[in-house]
Amino acid sequence: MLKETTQAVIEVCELKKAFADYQALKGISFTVNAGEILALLGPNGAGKTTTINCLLGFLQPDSGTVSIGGINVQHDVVRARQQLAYIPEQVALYPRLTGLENVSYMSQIAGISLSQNEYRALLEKVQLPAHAIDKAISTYSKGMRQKVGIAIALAKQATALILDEPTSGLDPSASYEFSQLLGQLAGQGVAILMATHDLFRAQEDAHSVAILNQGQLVHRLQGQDMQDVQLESLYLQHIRREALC
Ligand SMILES: Nc1ncnc2c1ncn2[C@@H]1O[C@H](COP(=O)(O)OP(=O)(O)OP(=O)(O)O)[C@@H](O)[C@H]1O
Repeated sequence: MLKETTQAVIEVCELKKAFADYQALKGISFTVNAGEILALLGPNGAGKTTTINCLLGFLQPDSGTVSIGGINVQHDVVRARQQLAYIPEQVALYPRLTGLENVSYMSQIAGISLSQNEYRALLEKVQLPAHAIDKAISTYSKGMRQKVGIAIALAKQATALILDEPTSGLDPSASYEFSQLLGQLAGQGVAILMATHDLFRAQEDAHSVAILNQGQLVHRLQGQDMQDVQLESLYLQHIRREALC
């Protein structure tokens, strides 16, 4: 269940972005509230990663605004990023360092200073197998690296979490475990934006859905409507309709 709150943490307003003469985003708007998991869906090239890159401050919008926790990313990218954790499809970690050393080092870079025991407790909380905590990341599976990414987000006490294709390449049980962790984070009030092609996990885990196609937000679904919908047929209906236009 989505926590009863309407506090927008991630805000995208009339966002436009072009690459040369190709309009990748044509003025999209949506918000993600505290405690909400929003699944950003859309076919290849729809503009999901471009949206995320604008939110992370890696790309400058041509017009419109993006903000995290009320901070306009273009105006103050450092403060905006302090509130944010990002888990890309391949979590970038130091392969020779252990899981524990990675969480500790990445947190320190973000200005967080916890004890080794506290970092260890975070890795235990995300259910990284105990035998792996002190092993090099190069020996980890993708699901284990994802868990380290979540532990870093917990250490940062991020209010917003952005994920790009988090479950791609995970086996069904790793995918389920990961979605449980996302549910726990949302339960603690974190606003979660997840770009994904995984319609099954979106249907199971998300409180709301935004479907992007060719740089436009073609459908937004939230609240009770989420429970009543068959997401795959809704998705296909929208994508096919756009293809025919
Ligand atoms: N740096 C770039 N230069 C030129 N075109 C780009 C650039 N980045 C993205 N694009 C184009 O913008 C459009 C949107 O790309 P984007 O990566 O945001 O899509 P996506 O929805 O994330 O797709 P996928 O599901 O394949 O990851 C695509 O047509 C892509 O080719």
